[in-house]
Amino acid sequence: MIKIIVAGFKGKMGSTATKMVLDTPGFELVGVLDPHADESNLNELSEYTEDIPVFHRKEDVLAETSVDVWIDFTIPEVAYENTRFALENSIRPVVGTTGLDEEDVKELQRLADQKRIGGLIAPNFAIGAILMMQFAAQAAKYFPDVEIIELHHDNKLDAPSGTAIKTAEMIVEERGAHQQGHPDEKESLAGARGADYQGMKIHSVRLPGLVAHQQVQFGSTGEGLTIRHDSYDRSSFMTGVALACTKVMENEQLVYGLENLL
Ligand SMILES: NC(=O)C1=CN([C@@H]2O[C@H](COP(=O)(O)OP(=O)(O)OC[C@H]3O[C@@H](n4cnc5c(N)ncnc54)[C@H](OP(=O)(O)O)[C@@H]3O)[C@@H](O)[C@H]2O)C=CC1
Ligand SMILES: O=C(O)C1=N[C@H](C(=O)O)C[C@H](O)C1
Repeated sequence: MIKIIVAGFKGKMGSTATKMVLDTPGFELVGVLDPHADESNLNELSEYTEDIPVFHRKEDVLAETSVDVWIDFTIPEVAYENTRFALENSIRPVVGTTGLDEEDVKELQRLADQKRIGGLIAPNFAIGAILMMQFAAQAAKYFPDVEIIELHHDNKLDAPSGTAIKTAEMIVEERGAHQQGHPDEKESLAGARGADYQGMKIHSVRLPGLVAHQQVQFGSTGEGLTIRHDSYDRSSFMTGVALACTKVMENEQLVYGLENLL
């Protein structure tokens, strides 16, 4: 049995992950964490019958039980400290929380190397999103002019999305930095052209009704190519989360991107 804790269990992703862990043979949910939760047991919530402790401080996780995997769907401000804590205590992190910067990821990877603990930081767990990023990187070899439009629900805290940043990084690996648009273009309204990543523009849309969507739009002489992925439901991420919980048990590195475990 792989013993798992879910941090952020009351959130949209954390609650979906909690149910996935409870429903997956070979996984054992040994606790859930949220410092603001009123409950001390999961079964105090109407949607659960299982007797699972609710932790309010991450340190209590260690005192009460042994844990193999730490699933994290919290908020950008706490994900770094949570992941560090997991690694320091030989718990394998599976982090979906976005908003960690490049230096945070590198720092955590160094710590994982020292501790020889495997784990994953994945901006997106949906298999279709991984393919979208890989197809986009492939297309960028032939279509260097590209803009990313990511569209999310209006409760999202970070912009641009972790997926958009990862997509841009993968595109730049293929095509390098590249000036796009007119060299003398001017914004008459600040932000009109979006964020800039090595010459590539990233646009973030936030609207009620959306879940998680991204369009990678390429343009070239007389033709265009659009690669789009849509998560209509948060269940789209769960195959990837479940796979990661199993795979991190076998590796000794903290990898960035689910594609590294597929
Ligand atoms: N990698 C992927 O595939 C995906 C990643 N995400 C990312 O996952 C993260 C969560 O998204 P989502 O579920 O929509 O957000 P929610 O706001 O619904 O959930 C976040 C939860 O984290 C809780 N929380 C806050 N601080 C702590 C803490 N110190 N310890 C434990 N829990 C804490 C919050 O509780 P409270 O409200 O009580 O403060 C809240 O319940 C985001 O960063 C998002 O970008 C989302 C979808 C897919
Ligand atoms: O906040 C979300 O909802 C999502 N966040 C991740 C991101 O920032 O890329 C993954 C997915 O897009 C949903």
